[in-house]
Amino acid sequence: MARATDTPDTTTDAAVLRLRRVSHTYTGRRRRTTVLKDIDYALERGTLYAILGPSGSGKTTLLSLASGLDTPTSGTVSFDGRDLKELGLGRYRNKHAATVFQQYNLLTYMTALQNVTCAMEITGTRPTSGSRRARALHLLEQFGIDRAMATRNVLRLSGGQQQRVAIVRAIACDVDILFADEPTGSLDEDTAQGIIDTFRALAHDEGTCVVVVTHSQALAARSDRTLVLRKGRLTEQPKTR
Ligand SMILES: Nc1ncnc2c1ncn2[C@@H]1O[C@H](COP(=O)(O)OP(=O)(O)OP(=O)(O)O)[C@@H](O)[C@H]1O
Repeated sequence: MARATDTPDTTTDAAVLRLRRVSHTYTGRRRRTTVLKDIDYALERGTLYAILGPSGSGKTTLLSLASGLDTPTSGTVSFDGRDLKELGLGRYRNKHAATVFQQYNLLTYMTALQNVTCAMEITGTRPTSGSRRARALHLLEQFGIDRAMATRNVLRLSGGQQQRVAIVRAIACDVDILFADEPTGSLDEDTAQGIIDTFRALAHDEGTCVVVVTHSQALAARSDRTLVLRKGRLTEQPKTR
């Protein structure tokens, strides 16, 4: 079973991503800030994780290391038993992981539809039936982005609509792990619940490992496992239900 403790971790077959003794320090001109300290954790397939923690506790930093955007100052991150550095960060990001960024990071010279189909092409995602375009339009529609909005430049959509496009872009891709940094921040309660339902279905029906950074207790309550980052350490919060 995956654990978040200071003791050595144990390998499990279900582990898709493993962090071993991961520490991370930002070095500025005047001082060094150690944000993560000796984190050992194994993330499993088919599981929805919520990561909670006070502002500035290092949640986004942890996500950037786990999603292959950055490498830890010390320790290793491995996907299916292979160190990301050996696998190649670009290859890992393109083929195995999708990320919903806090600032959306949509390609601003494209339409919503192009953002989604472009990500599907990069990850080599082929729908079981129909074209990528048809699949993308269908998913966008499910998240309230109709054809007129889907074919409009993304900068001409509202913040909440852009956030939904960013979510669709990630869920449209056939990947092993989906990371999402505050994915429901700009959304109303009903839409946020719909996103959580989608994440749960991805984990439970498709076997994806879904990792969501959030300040939302409602989202955390519906996750399978809740992790808390505080003072550089990651601990698992027992489920009360
Ligand atoms: N590139 C950087 N250089 C220096 N310090 C950084 C850098 N990125 C983040 N930090 C610092 O690292 C700490 C953790 O930041 P991080 O963004 O990971 O926290 P967070 O838990 O995601 O915060 P929030 O909930 O507010 O989004 C903060 O003190 C932040 O100022």
